[in-house]
Order: sequence, then structure tokens, then C-alpha cells
Amino acid sequence: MNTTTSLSLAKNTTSHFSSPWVEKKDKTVVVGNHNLTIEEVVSVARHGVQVRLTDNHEVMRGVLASCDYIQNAVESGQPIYGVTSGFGGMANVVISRECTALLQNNLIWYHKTGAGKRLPIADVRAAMLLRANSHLYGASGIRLELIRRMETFLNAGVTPHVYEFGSIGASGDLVPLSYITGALIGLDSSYTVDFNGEEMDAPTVLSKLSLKPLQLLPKEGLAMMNGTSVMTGIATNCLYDTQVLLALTMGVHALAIQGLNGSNQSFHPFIHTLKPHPGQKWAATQMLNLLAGSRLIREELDGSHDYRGEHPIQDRYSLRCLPQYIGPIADGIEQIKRQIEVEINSVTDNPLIDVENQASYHGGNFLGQYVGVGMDQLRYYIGLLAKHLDVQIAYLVAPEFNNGLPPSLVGNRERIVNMGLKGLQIAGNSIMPLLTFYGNSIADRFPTHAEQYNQNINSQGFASANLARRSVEIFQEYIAIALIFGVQAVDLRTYIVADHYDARATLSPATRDLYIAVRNVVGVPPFSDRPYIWNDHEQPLDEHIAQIAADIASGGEIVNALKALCTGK
Ligand SMILES: N[C@@H](Cc1ccc([N+](=O)[O-])cc1)C(=O)O
Repeated sequence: MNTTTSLSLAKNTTSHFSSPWVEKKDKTVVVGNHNLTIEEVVSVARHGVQVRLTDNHEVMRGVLASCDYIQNAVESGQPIYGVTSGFGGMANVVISRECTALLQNNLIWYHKTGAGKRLPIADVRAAMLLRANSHLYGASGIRLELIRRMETFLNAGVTPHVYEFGSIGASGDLVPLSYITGALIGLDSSYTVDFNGEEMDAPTVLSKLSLKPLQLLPKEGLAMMNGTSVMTGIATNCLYDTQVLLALTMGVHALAIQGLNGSNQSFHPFIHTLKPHPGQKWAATQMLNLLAGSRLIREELDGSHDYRGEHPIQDRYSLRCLPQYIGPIADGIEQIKRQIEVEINSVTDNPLIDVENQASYHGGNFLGQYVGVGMDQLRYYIGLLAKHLDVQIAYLVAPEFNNGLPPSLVGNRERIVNMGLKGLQIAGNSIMPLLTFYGNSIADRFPTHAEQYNQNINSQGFASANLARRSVEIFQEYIAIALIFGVQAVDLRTYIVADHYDARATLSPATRDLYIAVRNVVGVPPFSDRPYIWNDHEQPLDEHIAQIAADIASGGEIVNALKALCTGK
């Protein structure tokens, strides 16, 4: 078995994400100490960071003792759900000792009902890591040999094919996890995997890893499948990406405020200590940092304010109320993060074995409601962020409100046939409603008759997480569009303030890095004699959107430009 085979995830991954701020050092992630972080999961899922099962003796002893407990229970004919009984709504069926192993292998087969597209590799990798972590609490009655197979698969770059439909998030992710289990044990050649970019059947990949097909023992199939690991893996990746997108949203607003010649007074700490929600205070502080040193804003932290001709004496709400609007979103994302961290470090299985007291308990830790509700909320927050950006873009393009910028941010006004960013705004307008639509909940829409009325309450957590992945992908495109508006606006404002178009000379230091990163990524360096976009026929904006979105998705230059400011809220 070669667990050190180097991975080439970049070339074969079907994931649309890459990790932005995860430390990409060659650190091994140790599993089983009950303290996995979101960043560690992402580093394994996306960057092929190696994993190692803990060598903590207590942990290992617990795993062995839980297996012994099951063996004794089978031998003594104890009635235990899913060990000596049938499953779900057929749990009244008594399973004889002779049939207990067959029961587990059969469980995998009849859940071979996945449908739709394959999940991204990064999500399945996260799922395997979390399943192994769950089992190492020693409450599941599953052999170390089987847990080690997940370590081996992860380190060798073997990723089972899992499908996007099949889980109601009630008994955890029975169907998706059955595909992982079938591949781990080499149940049949119809279970297939991605092996560093090559498609292969499970028995073949096992032989390449010098592993033999495994027969499941009592409880093992159930222990593998009865949990939230797939939806939680997806949710972890989505949550991580959303934190980055929140930071980028702040960066876009900081560009827009400078483009609009907005005031920094509304971010004064005096205001926010009088309404001290953590998210609101965070947003105000971030905005002050993002705007510090700018030549394009109204510097009014000293409390000054002047009449502004025909314009109102204070900024409109999308600027002035930014901390109050973004605050609850930032707080909400923090709350989801805490819940996902607990879910990551949980035993999501049933029945659970208490080796110390030689007892087992029938319960429902496999129910993915925290993930279902959390991912519903995540998509809702993304929709709210998009709505705010859409308003800011509208503000930038309207000459009635934008404090002297050209209509639709036209670059070359000498050329009459020049419509500026009109088409770009329309493209953005086509995306924002989708994002608020994706903000609809799914946890409250469930099939009431699921599985003979056994799973009659269910989370839809897997569907919710899959929708969240899509929402994140769409939001990445939307932020790309918003960044183009921000960069063009600050160039045009620079011309008003400094008589040239090179905004590097006028922007705050914090947003200068972001501005330069965008210009680098689209391959249009700053000029002093023209803004980013000059004539309509000179700029392939669709290519620019794609380049920026790809950079964001891969955690590139644009994301790194905001790293110092927006981590560690
Ligand atoms: N999550 C279920 C496990 C389970 C339910 C249903 C089924 N099934 O096959 O319907 C299988 C397994 C429990 O522990 O009660």
C-alpha cells in the first residue's frame, strides 16, 4: 500500500473551488483528536494535504472496545437496531446471528440508487475525512482496518464517485455514503472511483493499493452510512468560500464608496459602540480600515459635514447603513461556522456504543438539521449580500446620484457611441435575482411519508448543501462583475480628483492591492490617460468576468489582496 502517492488534484478535480487562505504547507492533518477545523478539512479536501489517524492509545482502545461490544451482542443474541434487526421502518424484523454480516453487505446494495451528476472531488474527500473522524470516537463498532481505508484513499488520491441526488438528510446521507462504502470495500466493479484523474472500478483500485476486498462485519455498513458526513463536507467547503466572498464583498463596497466620493463618517466607532452588535462593529471597523488613507472619499471622521449642493447632506443608505445591513449577515455566517465546526467533530451514527458502561443507545445523531438549516441560511445571506451589491452598482451608474461620474461609467465621453457598462449591469441584474431565489429554504419542504414513515422528519441537509455550492459558484461570478464596476468607478473618480486615471495614486492602501490584483488578472494595467474601460469595442468584458471569477474560485491574487484585512474577524 502506498499512502504517499503524490496527488494531482489540480488537474483532475471536478471541484469548482479552490482554497483561498488555507495554509498550503505540507502539514499532515491528524484525525481522531476531536478537534478538526474547517481550514484543516478544506486543506485535505482541496489541496491534497495528507492525513494520519491519531496514535492516541485511548482512541484506538475505544475503537476496538466498540467492535468487541458488537461482537458480544451478536453472540449473545441481544436485540440491537441494525445489528440484529432490520432497518428503518422494517426494524421489527429479527436478524439471526448467521445473517448479521449479510445484513450489512446487503445494506450497501439496496442504497445504490444515486442519481444525477457526480459530486466534486473536494466534497467527497471532505466527506471521507469526516466519516473517519466520526468513527474514531469509538462509539460506532467499526474496525480500524475499515477506518484506515479512508486514510489510505485520501492520501493516495482515490475518490469514490458519489451522486448529487439520493439523500433526504434524515438517516444522514445513506445513499451517498453507500457509494463511499462500496468503493472502500471493493464490493463490486460497478462502484467506481477517481484515482488521481483516472476513472477506475473499486476492486481494481484496491489491488493497486495492495488491499483486498473486505466483507463488512455486523454494524459496519450501518456505521459507514448512518451519518451527515457528505452534507457536512459540502457545507464545510461552502462555508469557507462564503467567508472569502464576504471579505470580497467588503472590498467591492470600499471601491464603490471611493468611486462615489462617499463619507467615512458613518463608520465612526462612536456610532457602533452605541449599537454594539459584533457583526455591525466588525463591518464598520473593516470599512474604516479599507478606506483609510484614501484621497477619493470625504474624510469626515472629525464630525464635519457640509452642504452638498443639490445632493443630500448625508450619504444614501447603501453607504451610510452598510454596517447595520452587513452586520447580521456577518454574525449569521459566524453562527453557521460554529455549528458546522461542532458537526465536523461529532459522532453522526446510530446506535451509539458506550464502551465504558457496556451499553448502546438508540438515537438520531444522523439527522442533518444543523446542516440543512445552516446551508439554507448561508444561501439566504448570499442573496442579501448580492442585493446590496446590486444597489451599489445602480448607484454608481446613475448620473442623478453618483456625484459626477459619467452615466453607466462611460470611459471615453468624446465618443458619442459609447455606452459604458450598461451591458455589464444587465448581466449583474440577471444574476442577483437568482441568488435571492437560491436564498429560499428547503429544510422546511420535506416528504412526510419518507421510508415507511420511519424518516418522517428529515432535514434535506444534503440538498441544502448542494444548493449552497451552486449559490457560491454563482456569487463568484457576481462578485467578478461587481469588481469591474468598482475598478472603473475609482479610475473615473481619480480623474475628477487628480486629473488622471491611475487610481493607484488615490486609493486607500488596502484597496490599492485589490485594484492592482484585478487589473493584473484581466491583463489591463493601470494607465494615467485612460480608465480601465475606455471604448465599448475594446473590452471583452465576458472574458474579464471569467478571469476574475476563476481567480476568486481558485483563491488567487484577488483573494490574497484582502487577506490581511478580512481574516480573523
Ligand atoms: N438512520 C437510521 C438507519 C437506517 C434507516 C433506514 C434504512 N433503510 O434502509 O431504510 C437504513 C438505515 C437509524 O439509525 O435509525
